[in-house]
Amino acid sequence: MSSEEKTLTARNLRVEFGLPGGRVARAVDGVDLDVAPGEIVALAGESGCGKTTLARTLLGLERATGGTVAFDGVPLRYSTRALKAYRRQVQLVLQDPTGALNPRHTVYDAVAEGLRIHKIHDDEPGRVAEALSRAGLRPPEQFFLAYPHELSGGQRQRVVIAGALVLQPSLLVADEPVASLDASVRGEILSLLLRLKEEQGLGSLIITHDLGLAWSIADRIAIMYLGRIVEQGPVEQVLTAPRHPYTRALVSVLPVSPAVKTSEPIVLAGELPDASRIPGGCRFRPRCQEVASGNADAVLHQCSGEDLHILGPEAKPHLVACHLDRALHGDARIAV
Ligand SMILES: Nc1ncnc2c1ncn2[C@@H]1O[C@H](COP(=O)(O)OP(=O)(O)OP(=O)(O)O)[C@@H](O)[C@H]1O
Repeated sequence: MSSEEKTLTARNLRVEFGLPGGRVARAVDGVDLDVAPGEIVALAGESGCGKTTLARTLLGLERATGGTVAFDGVPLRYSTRALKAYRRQVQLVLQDPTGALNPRHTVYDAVAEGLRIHKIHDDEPGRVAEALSRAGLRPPEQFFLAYPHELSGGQRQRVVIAGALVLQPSLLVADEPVASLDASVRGEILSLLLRLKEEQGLGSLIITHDLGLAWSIADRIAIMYLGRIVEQGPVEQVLTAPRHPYTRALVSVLPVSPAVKTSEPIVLAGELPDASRIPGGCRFRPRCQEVASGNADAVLHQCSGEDLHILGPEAKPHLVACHLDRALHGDARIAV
């Protein structure tokens, strides 16, 4: 299989929103990302950093202002027909299963909806049963006539996942897939996503602000800050030896940190700036603990004057967009 086959790719992706008064919010501001079949990539970062806008753009729900989204090597086209065909391959799983399910539709109808939209009429009951079964609702026929309110939160999320699986997609894009669930069922849904990957080669992009979740499920992680990915690589590498000051701060406040604790929790100064007021130079500089402590003095002129470079999409290396890190390590890439 070539590296492009069934891979979702973003290259120099940009999404801007016009705001009143002529200002422009640069919600996604130069992102390269790949999600290949059979891998789980976590996209993490604090609220407002652009995760949802990036995911919506990857699904064709939002139009890119610049750059490209491609699947299987083919750039995304936005005609209704092209998008419909694309969404058979790349399916969205939303955060809140209660909102995603129509309370008046049975489980059978909820799962069959995708088949009907795509005019797949052969063996509808068999396909619905198989999707429910793959999503862990067994025996599937027992769930056919149930309504969402008769199910637990975890079962409802499984119905939503079955609704995605029924079209036999290559990839799922899941926006905070367990955020609305009780802690007790989160693990079950994450295990389901892992099983779908391991047994059926289904890839996923999982959007989360929860690094613990990323740790337990993802192969790779991309850390996003103010519209751009600032660090990415194998999840174990990034979370046990974070190199970008922003990632180090996020990891330092995890209740159970995968990293060897070498410092006190790092509290970042200030709030995430508005996407319409992205600071010049390194966009993280105003909050950077290395700048504040004077550790970055030798590269401060770069931090103040040079934008972060866009990290490449390579799957293997651990990549970091930080002038100080580059000065210390010589390159953004560390082979792993
Ligand atoms: N339709 C829009 N119009 C104007 N600005 C927008 C729009 N959508 C998003 N933004 C801005 O783009 C930035 C990124 O928003 P986005 O929702 O993608 O972040 P997020 O990381 O997904 O946050 P959350 O985790 O809270 O959903 C924010 O500054 C937001 O205000």
